[in-house]
Parts: sequence; structure tokens; C-alpha cells
Amino acid sequence: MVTSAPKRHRWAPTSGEDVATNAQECVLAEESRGGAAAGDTAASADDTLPPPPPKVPIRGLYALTPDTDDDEWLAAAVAAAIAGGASAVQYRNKTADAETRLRQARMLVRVCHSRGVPLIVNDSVDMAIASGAAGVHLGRDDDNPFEARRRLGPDAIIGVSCYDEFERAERYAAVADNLAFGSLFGSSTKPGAVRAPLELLTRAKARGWNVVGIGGVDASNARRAVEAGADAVAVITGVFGGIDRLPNAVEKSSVQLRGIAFRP
Ligand SMILES: Cc1ncc(COP(=O)(O)OP(=O)(O)O)c(N)n1
Ligand SMILES: Cc1ncsc1CCOP(=O)(O)O
Ligand SMILES: [Mg+2]
Repeated sequence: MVTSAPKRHRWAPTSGEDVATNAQECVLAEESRGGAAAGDTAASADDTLPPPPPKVPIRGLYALTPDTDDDEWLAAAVAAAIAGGASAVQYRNKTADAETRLRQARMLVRVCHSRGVPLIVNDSVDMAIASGAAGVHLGRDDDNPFEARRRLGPDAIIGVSCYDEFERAERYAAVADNLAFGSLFGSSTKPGAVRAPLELLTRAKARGWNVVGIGGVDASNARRAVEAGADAVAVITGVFGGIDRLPNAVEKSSVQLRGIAFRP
């Protein structure tokens, strides 16, 4: 019987640096079997998507994806972030076309929900519904949060960006599951983003809201966000780095950030 060699990715470790994580090995192994489970990166014959886990407040590390058209890397990197302790994942891709975004969102629903972690879709309620996501994150240029709640129902996770505006949080607190403030620090992903003082996190926490801090968060400053009141830190670069960061490095940065950000 002829068997084909396992597929290697350009970012996969070569001999001598064979330090693959469980997550990476899992995705590669699934692909080499032609499987369509957690690491599915291709259109699947079985269109059933795993349902979201039961809704709980987001705490600790909330990993947001960087823009990439490399599905295989994305699936492995997100699996690694979860292996490292990310408690929620947001699919955010500001440059891909709609077809790519739907394909990647559905792929990440499989990766995340099969691991008991909710996949939140950025910007679009339509995309959240079409992909079977656990919820949506909405900013000032996106769908209205009240309309989103009406369409998605009580079980969906709805996050709302509040930037540096406490009044915006007050407006949406009743309909949102979490309220995000930022940019807390300088962000290479969004260098022009308005800066939000850490004190806003303290005021929001005092109101009993589920509070997320975003923007330039990494292992050097995450503690400041958490001590100010953040229940979770939302992180792109601090987790995924450049999009060629190996999954085992993604897992390590997640372990570190989760250790700082998660308060039992
Ligand atoms: C958790 C979280 N917080 C804030 C944002 C930013 O949302 P928005 O202002 O709509 O900007 P874009 O991400 O769409 O560029 C977020 N996505 N997630
Ligand atoms: C989406 C967003 N909103 C404010 S800053 C930011 C980018 C966060 O990315 P990073 O963690 O790389 O600074
Ligand atoms: Mg948005």
C-alpha cells in the first residue's frame, strides 16, 4: 500500500528545531489523515459546525487574529493560542474579501468550539450568523448592538468598543456582554487608535460590567490593565506576533499572558 508523506507547511519546524506543540501536531496530523476535525482548513463534506460552548463572561486572555490569507497557519496558531490558555478568540481580518472571511470564520468555529472556546466574529452580525460563531464584536462603524441582540438572541456574546468614552459604555451596558476600552498602550496594529486611560477600566469595573482592555497589550504591561480593572485583555500582536510566528511561540506567549491576566 502506498501512503503519502505527512504534509509539511512552510512554517512547520524542520529537523533540528522539532519542537512542535500539541496544537501544531494535532493540526498536521489531522490534515495528513485527510481529517476534517478541529484543524479543518478546507471545505468539508460534513457541513455541521460544532455549537458554541455555554456563554460565560470573558476573562483572562482574549486572542484576536491578525490579518492573514494563510488558513493553515491561522488554524494552527489559533489552536496554539487556546492550548496556551486563551479563553476566547475573535476572528478579525480587515483586509480579506468576504468569501475568505466566511471560510476562515467557519474554520475557526471548528477549531475553537471543538475545544470549548467561543469564537467571536468582528464587525458583522451577518458573518457571525453565517459562520455559526458564538457572538460578535461591534465598534462605532459596525452594526448597532441593540439590533444585533435582537437578531442573535440572549445566548450570543456581544462585545462593544467604547474607546475612551465612558458614556458609550453606559449606553450599551444593558445589551452588551462585554465592554472594551482602548487603545490602552501604543498599538502597532492600530497606530492611530485613540488612547484610553487605564482609569476608565477602574470606573467600568466599579459598575459591575465585564471589562476588556485592548491595544498594545503584551507581557510587559498586561498587569497594569488587570490591576486597573480589566477582566480580560484583548491581544493581537502580543499573542500572534508577525504572522510567521511559529505556533509553539504563539502558545508560549499565550501561556505568559494568560498567567498575568487570568484572575480565578
Ligand atoms: C475586544 C475588542 N475591542 C475592541 C475592538 C475594536 O473594534 P472597532 O473599534 O470596531 O475596530 P476594528 O477592530 O473593527 O478595527 C475589537 N475588535 N475587539
Ligand atoms: C482593534 C484595536 N482597537 C484598538 S487597538 C486595536 C488593535 C489591537 O492589536 P494589538 O494587540 O496588536 O495592539
Ligand atoms: Mg469594528
